[in-house]
Amino acid sequence: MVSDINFLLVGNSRLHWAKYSKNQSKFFHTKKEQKVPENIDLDQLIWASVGKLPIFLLKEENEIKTKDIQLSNLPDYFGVDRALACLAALNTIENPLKKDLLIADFGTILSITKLNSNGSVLGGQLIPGFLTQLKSMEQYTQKLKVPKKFEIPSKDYLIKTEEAILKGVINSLTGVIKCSFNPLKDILITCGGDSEFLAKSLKTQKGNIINAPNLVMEGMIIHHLSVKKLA
Ligand SMILES: Nc1ncnc2c1ncn2[C@@H]1O[C@H](COP(=O)(O)OP(=O)(O)OP(=O)(O)O)[C@@H](O)[C@H]1O
Ligand SMILES: CC(C)(CO)[C@@H](O)C(=O)NCCC(=O)O
Repeated sequence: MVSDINFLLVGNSRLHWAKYSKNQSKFFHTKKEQKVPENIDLDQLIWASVGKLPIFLLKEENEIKTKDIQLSNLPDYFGVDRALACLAALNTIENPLKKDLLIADFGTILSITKLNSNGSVLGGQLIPGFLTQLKSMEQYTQKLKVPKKFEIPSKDYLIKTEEAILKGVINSLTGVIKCSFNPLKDILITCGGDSEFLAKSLKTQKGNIINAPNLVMEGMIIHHLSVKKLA
């Protein structure tokens, strides 16, 4: 039996951790500069990365790479986070009508990845994420600043600059989902750092939406356990 395994996904902005023990998983997140959390044995840590590696040393032999993930039509250059999210969705989402799975990972980048019910990757779209959009508006203009509070205005047209920025960015993220998601053909699964925050705005859209904030980490666990079983 496999027990007490720790997992790390190095994201673009943050570190995402999972502690797996006795069929139960706990998830938490830390900043890149933070030191290794307590009770994590780096020699045993299973990890994957899409971002700049942290300062502590990760063992090469414990890395999960995109090419290790058994899905058809998955290019090696796809981010391992996208591959793991696909694997988790395929293995955990009930799909009796054999719909396509549309995964929206609201992270530093909003990655949209679609796969069919046989696990064949169909492709996707990549969009700057919530904070990335806000920061770039500040960086490339004289007068726009990242808002201090993230309260989403209910009105469509806003007078205050901060509110207009927030509404525009939220609409760009929910709008791209609206363009891609056909509830008759797809199951939409949302994950990533902003998925819970955006869930309210997405709920007004028709169709069943499943929020699984830690989908990528679930994929790491599923992959690791299946490899162990085969060994
Ligand atoms: N405590 C937090 N610190 C930083 N970002 C947070 C926090 N909580 C939620 N977020 C949101 O998470 C988003 C980034 O998502 P996430 O942390 O999943 O990114 P990442 O995994 O580093 O990025 P990617 O998945 O694109 O590699 C930001 O847009 C931010 O609004
Ligand atoms: C798209 C991101 C940044 C999302 O985290 C990551 O999956 C990545 O760096 N991907 C590589 C390119 C690709 O997936 O096509």
